[in-house]
Amino acid sequence: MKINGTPYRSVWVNEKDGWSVHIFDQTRLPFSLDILRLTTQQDVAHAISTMQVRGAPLIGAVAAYGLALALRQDAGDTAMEQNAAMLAATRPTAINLRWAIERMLKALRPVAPQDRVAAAYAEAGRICDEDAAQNEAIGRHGLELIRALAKSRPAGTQINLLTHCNAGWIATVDWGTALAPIYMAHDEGLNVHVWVDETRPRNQGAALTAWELGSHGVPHTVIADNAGGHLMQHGLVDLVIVGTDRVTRTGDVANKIGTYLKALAAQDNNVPFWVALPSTTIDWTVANGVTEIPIEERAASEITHVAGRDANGALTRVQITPDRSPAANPAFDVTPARLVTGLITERGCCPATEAGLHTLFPEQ
Ligand SMILES: CSC[C@H]1O[C@H](OP(=O)(O)O)[C@H](O)[C@@H]1O
Repeated sequence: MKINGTPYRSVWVNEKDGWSVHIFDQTRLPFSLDILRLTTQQDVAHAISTMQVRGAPLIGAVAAYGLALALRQDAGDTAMEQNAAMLAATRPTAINLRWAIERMLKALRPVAPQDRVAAAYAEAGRICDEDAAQNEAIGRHGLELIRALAKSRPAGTQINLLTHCNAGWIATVDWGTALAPIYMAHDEGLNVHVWVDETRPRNQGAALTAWELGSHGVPHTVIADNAGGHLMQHGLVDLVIVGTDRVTRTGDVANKIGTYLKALAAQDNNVPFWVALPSTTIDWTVANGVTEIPIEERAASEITHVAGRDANGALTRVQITPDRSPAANPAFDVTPARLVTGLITERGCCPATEAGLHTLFPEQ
């Protein structure tokens, strides 16, 4: 997507040296657009675990380059397996991370060590190109849902969407998943407006989704996470579209904490609740998301403190809880398939069911 007219992806190989990897430091957005240069697998692991880079498809793509960086140091079998395991362990919930590492290993194990670095950069590049193309396709399929809503209303009526967390282009290699249909609807002139859940505790919605939509000129309003149900009760939400970090073969959806509550409110108010995902986010080995998907527990400090810009323009963190109050920080929850209207994938839309997924992915 474009930033001030310049096209960017969320990860790219440094064009000057041909091997280091560039990402945006998402912990400094929306107030500062900082490009980080990653030169080792440790840099990549740190960027993923501290969420300088985040978003299910993107952490997979960046981890793929992390393995390429590791191979520059040691392309032997033992080191490759150890570094792959280290990168895969940086975050537990998004299946894309494990998928990308397993895909890289499958491609690299048959390759002679002396040829592995070049092969790794090529495979990581393919992962990135495929993600961008899949997300653009998700955009086209999700656009049909928004077009259908627009046709069901008087011409020009505002279509109000709600999204949770950030599943935009900065959470993927390009285009995004939940936001891709919204960008396309806006670009073709549909009157869309987005309610943006702030998404405590790290505020990916307030900081990243609002930044993305504002940069693209998409009308939006940031709201407290707890406001969505009220807006739905008053008919102010026509459609919910969220991203996901892992979907089971039965359609259960792991996503940022708070998604489940939004899905409950949507069902109670008959608001369509759609989940956008590339097939790299489907975990075909898991049936019951609530009992089988590992939920990342992050630091209590993400609850007790909040990041932002102070009156002097400096980025800072302030404490918002008493010194001695404990905090718990599950970073994801699982929305059962029964609460999901449907899934938007690169191959089209389907019900959130095993049969629905198999109509689109019969090879699985
Ligand atoms: C397009 S996947 C985005 C997905 O990933 C986010 O998690 P995090 O910010 O912790 O990486 C969130 O669950 C989004 O829906």
